Amino acid sequence: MEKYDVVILGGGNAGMGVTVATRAAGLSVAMVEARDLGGTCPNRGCTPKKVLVAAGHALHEIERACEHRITVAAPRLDWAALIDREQAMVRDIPDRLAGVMAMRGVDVIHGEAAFVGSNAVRVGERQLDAASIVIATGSRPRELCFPGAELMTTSDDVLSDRALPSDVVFIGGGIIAFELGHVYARAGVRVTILEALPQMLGGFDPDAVDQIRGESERIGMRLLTLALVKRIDRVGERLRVLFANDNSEHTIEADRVVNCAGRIANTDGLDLGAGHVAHRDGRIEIDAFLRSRSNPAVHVCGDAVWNSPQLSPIATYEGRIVGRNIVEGAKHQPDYSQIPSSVYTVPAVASVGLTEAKAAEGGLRIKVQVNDMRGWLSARTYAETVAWSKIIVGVESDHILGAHVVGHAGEELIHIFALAMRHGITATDLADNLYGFPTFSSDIKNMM
Ligand SMILES: Cc1cc2nc3c(=O)[nH]c(=O)nc-3n(C[C@H](O)[C@H](O)[C@H](O)COP(=O)(O)OP(=O)(O)OC[C@H]3O[C@@H](n4cnc5c(N)ncnc54)[C@H](O)[C@@H]3O)c2cc1C
Ligand SMILES: NC(=O)c1ccc[n+]([C@@H]2O[C@H](COP(=O)([O-])OP(=O)(O)OC[C@H]3O[C@@H](n4cnc5c(N)ncnc54)[C@H](O)[C@@H]3O)[C@@H](O)[C@H]2O)c1
Repeated sequence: MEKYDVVILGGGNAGMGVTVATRAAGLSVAMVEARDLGGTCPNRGCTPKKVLVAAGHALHEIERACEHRITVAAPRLDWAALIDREQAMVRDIPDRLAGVMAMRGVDVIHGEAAFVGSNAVRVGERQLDAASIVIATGSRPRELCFPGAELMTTSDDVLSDRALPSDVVFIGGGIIAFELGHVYARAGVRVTILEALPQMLGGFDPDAVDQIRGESERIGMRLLTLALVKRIDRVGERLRVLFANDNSEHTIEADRVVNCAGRIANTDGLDLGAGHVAHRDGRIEIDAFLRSRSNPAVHVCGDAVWNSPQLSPIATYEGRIVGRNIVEGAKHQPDYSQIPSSVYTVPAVASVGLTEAKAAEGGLRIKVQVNDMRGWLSARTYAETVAWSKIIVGVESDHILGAHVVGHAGEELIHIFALAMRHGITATDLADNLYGFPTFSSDIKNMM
C-alpha cells in the first residue's frame, strides 16, 4: 500500500489543474493516467481538430480569392499528409507534459484506476491510499442503442483516419459535427448531419445558429433536424442509415457514420460503489464545491462533472478550484456565467453570456442590437461570407449580458466582451474605448 495526500484519476486538463495548488502547498500527489498524459484536448480534441480547421480556413480563403481579383487553380488537398501534419503536431505532447509533471513533483502512474475503498484506489497490483481522491476521468461518446450503432466511428477516428471518405453522416448536430463537417465539406466530402431535436447547436443563440446553418448549406452540407435514426446496415463497403424525418422514412448511404450525439462522464470503470461515491447512471452527485455528496474525500472536475460545460478551459478551471479546496478547505465554487466559447466552423460561432431568450426570461429590461455586418467596410474588405452579431445590454446597468458573433474574427473578439462582462466594464465604456483602425475590434463600438 502506498500513501499520498492526493491521488488524481486522469491526467487531462482537469487533473493537471489540480496539481497546481496541491503541489504549491507541498502535498504529495500521484496522478494515474490510463492512456496519454494531456487527455482529450491536446491529443484527440481541441488541438488536432484546430489543425484541420486551419486547413479549412485556407481552403475558404482560396475559394474567396477571386473577390480580391486573384485567380488560383482549383486547390488539391493531400488529406493523408494533412492528417500526418496534425498528428506530428501533437505527438510529443504527452512526453512534454510528463516533463512538466516531473518538474512539479507529481508521481505519474500509468494504468487504469478503480476505487477499492472510500480513500483508496487500485491500479494493477498497486493500492494507493489518499486523504483526497480526485475524479478527473473526462468523457466519452454517448452510446446509441439502435441496431447497427456499433458500425459508427467517433471523432477520434476522424482525427486519425488518413483516408478521405466521399460521404459522411454525422449523427447529432452539435459542436463536433459542425466543426468536423465544415472541414470535410471544404475538403470535398458530401456531409449530412442528422439532428434529433428541432435546433442544431443547442445552447447557442438560435439566430446565430441560423447564420452558420446558412453558411454550412452554402458549402454543400445537408442539415436535417427532427431526424430520428432507426438503424445502420452494412451494404458492401458502405453503410446505409435508415432514419425518420417529415413523417416518412429515408435512407442515406455513406462511407462513415460518426457518432456526434454528445459525450457523457467517463466513470463506468471506476467502481464508484466501492468508493462510496453516490451517482445516478454514472452522474456523480456533487455539492457546490465539486465534492461528492456522499464521500467528501472525493472531488470531481472537468468533463467527469456531468452538468457543467465540457470545455477545456473549464476543465482546467474546475481542476484548479478542486486543488485550492483540497488545500484550503471547501471555500471555492465555480462560476460559469461568463465563459467565452466558440464553435470552430469557418467562420466561427462565438458566444459569451446569455442568449436573447435567457436574458428575456430573467425579466430584465434589455436592449438587443442585431447587426448583419456584411455591408460594413471591414467585412467587405475581407469579402466575408457571414459577418453577424447580436449584443444584449441591460438597460439599467448598461452591462453586457450576452454577445454572439458569427464571422468577423468572432472567436477573438468575444474575449473583449467576456473581459468587459467579468470586470463590469459598461457598454458605454466599451464603445468609448480607443481601438486601432481599421480592425474588426474597432467595429465593437458600432455593434451595441
Ligand atoms: C473532438 C473534440 C474537440 C474538442 N474541441 C474543443 C475545443 O476546441 N475547445 C474546448 O474548450 N474544448 C474542446 N473539446 C472538449 C475538451 O477536449 C474537454 O472538455 C477536455 O479535454 C476535458 O478535460 P478533462 O481533463 O476533464 O478530461 P480528459 O482530457 O478526457 O482527461 C481524462 C483522462 O482520464 C483518463 N482516464 C479515464 N479513466 C481513467 C481511469 N479509470 N484511470 C486512469 N485514468 C483514466 C483518460 O485516459 C484521460 O486522459 C473537444 C472535445 C473533443 C472530443
Ligand atoms: N469548440 C469547442 O469548444 C468544442 C469542440 C468540440 C467538442 N466540444 C465539447 O464536446 C462536447 C461533445 O460534443 P458533441 O458535438 O458530441 O455534443 P453536443 O452536446 O454539442 O451535441 C450533441 C447533439 O446530438 C444530438 N443527439 C443526441 N442523440 C441523438 C440521436 N440519437 N440522433 C440524432 N441526434 C442526437 C443532441 O440533440 C445534440 O444536438 C460538447 O458538449 C462540447 O462542449 C467543444
